[in-house]
Amino acid sequence: MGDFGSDGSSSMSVVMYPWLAFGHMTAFLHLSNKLAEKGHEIVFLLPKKALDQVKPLNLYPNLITFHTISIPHVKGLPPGAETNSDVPFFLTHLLAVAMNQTRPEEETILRTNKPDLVFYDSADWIPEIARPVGAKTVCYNTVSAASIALTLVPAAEREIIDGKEMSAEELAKPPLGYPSSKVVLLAREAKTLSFVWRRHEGIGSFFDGKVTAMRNCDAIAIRTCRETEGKFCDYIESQYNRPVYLTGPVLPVDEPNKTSLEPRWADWLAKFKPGSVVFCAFGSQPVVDKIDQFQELCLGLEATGLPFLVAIKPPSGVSTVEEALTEGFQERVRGRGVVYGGWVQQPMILDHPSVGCFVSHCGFGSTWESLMSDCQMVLVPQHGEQILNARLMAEEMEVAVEVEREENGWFSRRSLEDAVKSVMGEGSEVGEKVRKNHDKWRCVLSDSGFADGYISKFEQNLTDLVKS
Ligand SMILES: O=c1ccn([C@@H]2O[C@H](COP(=O)(O)OP(=O)(O)O[C@H]3OC[C@@H](O)[C@H](O)[C@H]3O)[C@@H](O)[C@H]2O)c(=O)[nH]1
Ligand SMILES: [O-]c1cc(O)cc2[o+]c(-c3ccc(O)cc3)c(O[C@@H]3O[C@H](CO)[C@@H](O)[C@H](O)[C@H]3O)cc12
Repeated sequence: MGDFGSDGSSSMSVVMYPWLAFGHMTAFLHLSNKLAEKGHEIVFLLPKKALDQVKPLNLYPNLITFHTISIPHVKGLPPGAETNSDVPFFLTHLLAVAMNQTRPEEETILRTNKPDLVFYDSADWIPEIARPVGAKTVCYNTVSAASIALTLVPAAEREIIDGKEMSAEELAKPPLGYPSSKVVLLAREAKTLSFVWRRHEGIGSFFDGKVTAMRNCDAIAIRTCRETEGKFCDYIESQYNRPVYLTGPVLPVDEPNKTSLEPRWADWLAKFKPGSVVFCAFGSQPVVDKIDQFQELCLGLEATGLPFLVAIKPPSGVSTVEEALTEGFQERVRGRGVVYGGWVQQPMILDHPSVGCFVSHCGFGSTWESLMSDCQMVLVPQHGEQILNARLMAEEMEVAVEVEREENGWFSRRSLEDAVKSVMGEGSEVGEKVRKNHDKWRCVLSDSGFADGYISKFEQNLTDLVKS
């Protein structure tokens, strides 16, 4: 068991193995930084391909060591696929199969390192291999407590008859005792949840995996805070009868010697008035897969008349974002609008004085980053979990505006234009309301001591767990 307690040192040794998606790896690494700041040692497991992108986020290279894992090829996956970004959504279960095949390598790592704690979210077999080496396990959830409470608790179990798809109404039904009437899905939105209970050969369903992961761990951890999601956390605790530890937002702090924003974006943004640019980003995975919706998004931003920067993966069927743009678009917006298919430094862009509005897909990482920023927020969630994050921000906290959708679930360029104008337009009542509420929340969340208080309590929880 590391040197925890044995020589009076309170340093813990931790192994982290997050789900193979950048949103998850990034969130696990931010938490690793917080634990390393307190002197704990972390071995961080990740696929080779992710290393270059994740490495710069390591603020404690002396305490956080990366260990690359070979992700085997599984029939049906694109050649060389190692992360969720390489895999279309409907093949995600095959990436989970590939991750399961890394179990022997993990076993060797745990036997060699003998950690005090192992953090994981997806690899539900971690408790089975951690227990024999005396390690305690923490199932760390980087998504909202609301999205777990709605679908991934024992009470949300559904009976699937002969593999028949459930109706949208059935999918939308919250489990007994679910604590909110606002953070819910409409029937048509709940269709995106059908993957949760769908069974796949060899690995069962996403629901089975998550419930096993949370049932078998020693403690459940969630990247959230009581102030925003207390009632959902209490519900999860009562469902699993496991302690639920909260880490708070876990965002990277500004380091005095941090790298600066790439000059291409810093120079471009500097051309515009303070608070005038609309920044739009949709996370690390290709989420807008329909080319028409991709085009509506770009055309809607054009129609606002405001300067804009979009960082987004290309939709299905094309390999670059440029190919997906409508004819004449680039010429019309030249000088005030950019659509970029690569990786940008999102937190730094949100921090830039010229940026005044963030159009987001509501990934939970982006949700925290936008709450901490002083940008107005427009929400364009793409699937179940992101829609719930959007409801939390728009309906419960009233800090953002969600784009309106038609009956078929699609948004139009007009509805996006309206949503952006409603938060950016001078004298807009809605804009004033969300700005005021957002300011209040930002004050609470960014108060010195708020995030640190969560991390200190979390560290104490871990210490007690390891000693127990
Ligand atoms: O170009 C980019 C894109 C993204 N990012 C960063 O990457 C992270 C993306 O994480 P998000 O959680 O917002 O979104 P992702 O879509 O990547 O995550 C995934 O896991 C978390 C879930 O809540 C999301 O629904 C799921 O899609 C953010 O920290 C963001 O700042 C960049 O720095 N640059
Ligand atoms: O779409 C989702 C709807 C919902 O109600 C809950 C979740 O939960 C999670 C989740 C992820 C990690 C955890 O530790 C707990 C819960 C979801 O994860 C996303 O699933 C996608 C499909 O497998 C995957 O592509 C993405 O990387 C995950 O973030 C989704 C929902």
